Amino acid sequence: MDTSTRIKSSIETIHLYGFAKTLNQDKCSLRIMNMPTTSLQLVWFKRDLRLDDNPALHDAAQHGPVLPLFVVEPGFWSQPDASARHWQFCRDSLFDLQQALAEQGMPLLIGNTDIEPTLDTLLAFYGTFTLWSHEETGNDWTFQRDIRVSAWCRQHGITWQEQPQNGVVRRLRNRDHWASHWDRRMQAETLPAPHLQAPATWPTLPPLPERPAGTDFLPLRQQPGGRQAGLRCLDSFLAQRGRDYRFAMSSPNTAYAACSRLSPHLCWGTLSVREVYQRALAQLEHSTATGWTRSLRSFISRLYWHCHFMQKLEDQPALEWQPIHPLFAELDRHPDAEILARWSSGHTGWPFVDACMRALQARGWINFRMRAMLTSVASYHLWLPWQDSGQVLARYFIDYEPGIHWSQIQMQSGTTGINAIRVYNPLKQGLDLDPDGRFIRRWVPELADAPLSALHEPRILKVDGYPAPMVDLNRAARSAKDKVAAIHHHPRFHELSRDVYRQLGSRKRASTSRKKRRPSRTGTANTDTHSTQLSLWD
Ligand SMILES: Cc1cc2nc3c(=O)[nH]c(=O)nc-3n(C[C@H](O)[C@H](O)[C@H](O)COP(=O)(O)OP(=O)(O)OC[C@H]3O[C@@H](n4cnc5c(N)ncnc54)[C@H](O)[C@@H]3O)c2cc1C
Repeated sequence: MDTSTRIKSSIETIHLYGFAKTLNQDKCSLRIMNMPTTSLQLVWFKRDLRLDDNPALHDAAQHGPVLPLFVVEPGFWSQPDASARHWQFCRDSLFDLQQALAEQGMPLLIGNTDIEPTLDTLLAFYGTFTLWSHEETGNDWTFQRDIRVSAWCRQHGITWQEQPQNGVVRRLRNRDHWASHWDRRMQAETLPAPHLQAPATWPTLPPLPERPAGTDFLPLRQQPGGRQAGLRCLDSFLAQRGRDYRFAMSSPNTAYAACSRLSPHLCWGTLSVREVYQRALAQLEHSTATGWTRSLRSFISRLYWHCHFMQKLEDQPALEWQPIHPLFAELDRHPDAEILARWSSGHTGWPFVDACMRALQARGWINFRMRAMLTSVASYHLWLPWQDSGQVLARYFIDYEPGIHWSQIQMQSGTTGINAIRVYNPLKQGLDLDPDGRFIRRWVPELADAPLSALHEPRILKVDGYPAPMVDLNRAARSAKDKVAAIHHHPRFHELSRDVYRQLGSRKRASTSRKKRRPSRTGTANTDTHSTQLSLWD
């Protein structure tokens, strides 16, 4: 809904309730509370753990008393891609949301079973309600669950209102006009936290659990969750940390501070993409320092990518397990538990790879370039199935976002058919990004006293307790490239690639201006080196 329609609909709602538009908020709330015919608006929070700029909550509040609900679904949390670090972030965010709601005298109902029994309980209690949520682009589990919820709603005569919450467009025909949809959504006004009215009564449900039922998750303190933490993160990035973002994002020595670190907040919706975009754009419009301008432009294009990649999963849910380009199903990558275990525990014998993996394990985050390198090593040099390595990384990343994750994993594993093949040489990456070996020594303590030259040349590195390289890098890379190239020479390769591009390929870069831009003819005209990379990638 655009802003004018939203305002119109809220005025209609007020008229429907028989209020004069000039009534102040408190009187208005009082009238809503006393209206016996107003039915309950059940707001099911999923990946939108905030009150501000939350279209589902905002619109629900226009229709009557609101009951906020979050369900800690055991089935979801026992999926192989779920982990304690995701739960910790989610739990922090729920506490924060609970507090924000409490300030308005509102509860946050927590369900600890699957959603359908929770809905059954609420239906028995209230007789009827309208269900509100955002449109979720999640993994296959949430996709199937939403299909079931939709059937449940039909069976019980319940209306389920799902609202978009980012740039992802549901039931999109093709990608041709997607960028202008994105611009429109991002440039619409953000919505204030609504004034909420609780129902007269609600059922007692258990408090927020220590851990989801059926899991053995232990608390793992890493990046804190919650909207307040998200706002602090955004403020510090825009005030200071982001100045050198464009140049400092590539090395793990600098990226932890220079990248925004907003990804888990966008993933759990403690901040909306639109509010982050608008804050960055406002800063860009007032910024004259060249460093800042370039950094902010790069950052804004990544917010566009966020939705661009999620849109791929929205349009092709099977990409979580099936190669995007069907011919890559023929590659003979096979599972190997021992190789996977050495890669995922940081014992490959390539110091820079091991340092990145161990840093990721400890912190729950690593920068884009290193994610790409870790994936490239697993998929090319170690020839592991991308589904296996992708699942390990999904559990390690606090910011695991299925749409971005699986699209990126496939891209870095060469299975999309529309992106240039990039086989990272981890020794060169180490030399370029950690020339003095600081990062390696920090995260691979066995190598603290090893000579610098050996840190970047594992063939001459001999340290007790540290393994020799798992394979010969050059030979493994060559073999992998040959196998991928053979698929590229298949007679149907280009025809099938065109289909992939039509459905999933990017047409245009992100707008960094409030003015409407004409779509570029080539769709890739961007001077930002990282964005140029994206034009290859997507
Ligand atoms: C193999 C692989 C897996 C990845 N898995 C995830 C994932 O599960 N969740 C996730 O959020 N990102 C993922 N990324 C993308 C990217 O690495 C992270 O978004 C980024 O590192 C998050 O840090 P930040 O918030 O500081 O990002 P910033 O650089 O500050 O960017 C701001 C925001 O833009 C978005 N963004 C940035 N880079 C990308 C990108 N390349 N593609 C799509 N969106 C982007 C993110 O939402 C990010 O929070 C993956 C990348 C690779 C190569």
